[in-house]
Amino acid sequence: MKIKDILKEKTPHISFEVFPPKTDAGFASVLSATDQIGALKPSYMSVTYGAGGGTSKNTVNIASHIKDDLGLTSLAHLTCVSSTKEHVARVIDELKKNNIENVLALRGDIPKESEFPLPNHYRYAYELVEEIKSKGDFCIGAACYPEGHMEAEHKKDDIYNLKKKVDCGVDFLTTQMFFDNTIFYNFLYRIREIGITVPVVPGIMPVTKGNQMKRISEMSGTVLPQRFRDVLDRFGEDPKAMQQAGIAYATDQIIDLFANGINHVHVYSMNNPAVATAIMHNLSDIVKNG
Ligand SMILES: NC(=O)C1=CN([C@@H]2O[C@H](COP(=O)(O)OP(=O)(O)OC[C@H]3O[C@@H](n4cnc5c(N)ncnc54)[C@H](O)[C@@H]3O)[C@@H](O)[C@H]2O)C=CC1
Ligand SMILES: Nc1nc(=O)c2c([nH]1)NC[C@@H]1CN(c3ccc(C(=O)N[C@@H](CCC(=O)O)C(=O)O)cc3)CN21
Repeated sequence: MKIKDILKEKTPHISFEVFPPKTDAGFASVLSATDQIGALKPSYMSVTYGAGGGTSKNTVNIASHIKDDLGLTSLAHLTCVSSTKEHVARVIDELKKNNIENVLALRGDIPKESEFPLPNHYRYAYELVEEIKSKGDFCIGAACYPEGHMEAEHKKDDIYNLKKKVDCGVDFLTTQMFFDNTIFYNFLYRIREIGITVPVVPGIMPVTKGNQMKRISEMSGTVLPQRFRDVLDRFGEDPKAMQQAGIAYATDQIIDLFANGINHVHVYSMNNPAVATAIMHNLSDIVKNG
C-alpha cells in the first residue's frame, strides 16, 4: 500500500524504523528484530540505508521481507551522498523489481572522511526525488527539520529549500527527531504558511541509553529541553531506569501529538523490539493500527 494513502486515516497510527546490519553476518539478528517489531502490526515499517552504499542490498532485502513475508507496508530509505548516479539508478531498479512502492529520498549524512559533493553524485535530495519520480510510480517521502537543518545558515533558507524539494514530487514528509513538541507545531505552522501541503509525519526517538545522546545531538543538532536533561541526569547511569524513563518520555510526546490532532507518528525504534513493544503497550487503547 502507498504510504500517502495510509496517511489519510483519521485515527492514531504508529510506524517503526529498523536499520540493516553493517555486515552480512548481522543479517539474522536484524531479521529477528524486524519480525518482532512487525508482530506489533505497525502501519508501516521503514528500513534505513547505510552510508557508502554497502548495505543497499540489505535495505532492499529487509524491505521486501517486511512486505512479502510479514504482509506489512514497507518504506525503503535511499540516500545519494555516497553513491554514483549509476548506483542509485540500479537501486531504484531493484526496488521496482521487488515491487517496493514507498521510498524515502534522502541526501544522507556526509561521511567525515569524504569530499562533498563528489563528481557524478547527486548533491541535494531534490535531485534524487526527480530521479525516482522519473523511474516509476513510487510514493516518495523526504526528510524535514523542525529545528532547521544543521548545515542551513538560516531557517528561512531551509524551509525555502524544503518547498523546492516537495515541489519536485514529494508525497509526504517525515521529521528529524525532536524532544519538544512546540517546536514541531511551530514548524508545521510555518511550512503550511508557505504552501507546503503534503502530510508531515513527526519522528519520535525514544532515548533509552544515557550514552546515546552525544551521537543523537551530533546527528540532529537538536536542543534538549530541561525536562529531558533532568531525566538524563537522574537516570542516565542506570540502564533499566533510563529505558523506562525514555519510553515514558516518548509515550508522553506521542500522546500530546495525537491529542493535538496528529494522526500518524513514526518511532525511531532502531532494531529494539523491547522499546517498540513497550510503546505499543502504553498506547494500546489509543492506537488503531491494523
Ligand atoms: N530524517 C531522517 O529520517 C533521516 C535524515 N537523514 C539526514 O539526511 C540529511 C540530509 O538529507 P536530506 O534532508 O535528504 O537533504 P536535503 O538535500 O534536503 O538538504 C540538505 C541540506 O542542503 C540544503 N539544501 C537543500 N536543497 C537545496 C538547494 N536546492 N539549494 C541550496 N541548499 C539546499 C538544505 O537546506 C539542507 O541544509 C542528513 O544530514 C541527515 O540529517 C539521514 C537519514 C534519515
Ligand atoms: N542525521 C541523521 N542521520 C540519520 O541516519 C538519521 C537521522 N538523522 N534522523 C532520523 C533517523 C534516526 N536514525 C538513527 C540512527 C542511529 C541511531 C543510534 O543511536 N545509533 C547507535 C547504534 C545503535 C545500535 O547499533 O544499536 C550508534 O551509536 O550509532 C539513532 C537514530 C537514523 N536517522
